[in-house]
Amino acid sequence: MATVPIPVAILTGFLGSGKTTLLNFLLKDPFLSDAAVIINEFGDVGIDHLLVERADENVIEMASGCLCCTIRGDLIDTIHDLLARRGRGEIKSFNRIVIETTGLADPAPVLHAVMSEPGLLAACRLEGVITVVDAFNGMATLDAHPEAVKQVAVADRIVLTKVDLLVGREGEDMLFAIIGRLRKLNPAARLLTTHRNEATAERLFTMGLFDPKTKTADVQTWLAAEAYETAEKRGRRSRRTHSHGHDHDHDHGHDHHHDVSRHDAHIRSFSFSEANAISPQGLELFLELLKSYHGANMLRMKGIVKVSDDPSRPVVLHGVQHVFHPPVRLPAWPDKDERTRLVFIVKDIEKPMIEGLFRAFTDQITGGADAFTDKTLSLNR
Ligand SMILES: Nc1nc2c(ncn2[C@@H]2O[C@H](COP(=O)(O)OP(=O)(O)OP(=O)(O)O)[C@@H](O)[C@H]2O)c(=O)[nH]1
Repeated sequence: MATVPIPVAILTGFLGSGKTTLLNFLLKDPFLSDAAVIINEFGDVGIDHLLVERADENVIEMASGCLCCTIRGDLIDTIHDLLARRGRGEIKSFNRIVIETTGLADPAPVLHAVMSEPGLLAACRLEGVITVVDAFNGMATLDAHPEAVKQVAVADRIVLTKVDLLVGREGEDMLFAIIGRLRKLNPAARLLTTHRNEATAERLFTMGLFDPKTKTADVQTWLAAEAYETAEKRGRRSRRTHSHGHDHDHDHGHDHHHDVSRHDAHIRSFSFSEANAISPQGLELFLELLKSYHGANMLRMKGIVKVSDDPSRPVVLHGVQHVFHPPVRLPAWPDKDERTRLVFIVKDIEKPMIEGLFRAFTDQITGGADAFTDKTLSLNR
């Protein structure tokens, strides 16, 4: 019997940004009534010493309904265990897993666990990343902590908390400044605030490739390629303005470049499209080169690719650093645009390098490889 993979969402955000507050709010929503929750935190103690002292303490909580349990072990063991107990009917069945990461965590290893652990691949698929940002302290946090920048860069959804603390003209300026900065770091992530309960479970958790309402691939929303294009244009305009001797990037009058820290300056986002198909071997090689040369600096990559062995059934790619979700073959192109579209958020990598690498393969139509068999592409069916 074919099993439907369970979507796994990662809730991340810096220490004290408001993850638990948001989670408590979200778990009251019937949309998440059948969610299992893994809370990976170190407790309400001081910041600096706790990671080392209590790094092996994982509190795992099934917060939906009445069940509550604490299990030791790493994330993979925990998910395996949850799935096994669900299979045996020992716990209330769940249709989604939400993992709240610790505030200091680099989210990449958590994503990798879900995306590449062989034992989990058949059972789970990464739904996406929700990153919580404190609107009041966010600027300072992003300035001081590269992990916080990375949390924003890998997000599919960004939730701004503590907007209620931003009052008056100064508060408004702070809000515009943080929004401008988040948009620059990650132009495609949908940005919601907890103010007036805007960040509902449904808005946050419908971020995967497949639209749960229509059950079809919602690639346009998922890729949000046009957001990258707009950001690129804005970046080019800004660089031109700077080269003419002005010292501000006036994006709606609020995006002042002195707000941007040295961490952000290394992060860029871009997209490109290509009408020619790539051969299966070419794609495989492109991904290998991408992983081995740029893996650590490729924060997030998504794409829909025309492959020459079956150009009418595109392949969906999804990567975080050097780890890629197994490619998924769609039954058909989800919209009229039948070109390869790739989007990237990277650190210290220039667009021409990646684009040139990809285009180097698009002329090679050799075909015949079985790199993307139905077995490896069956994940999201
Ligand atoms: N004013 C205000 N306070 C908030 C809001 N969201 C969270 N807080 C407060 O911020 C503090 C930290 O919130 P938590 O939800 O514990 O944050 P967290 O990200 O889970 O924190 P860690 O687990 O330590 O990483 C608490 O005192 C919350 O009450 C908000 O929107 N407005």
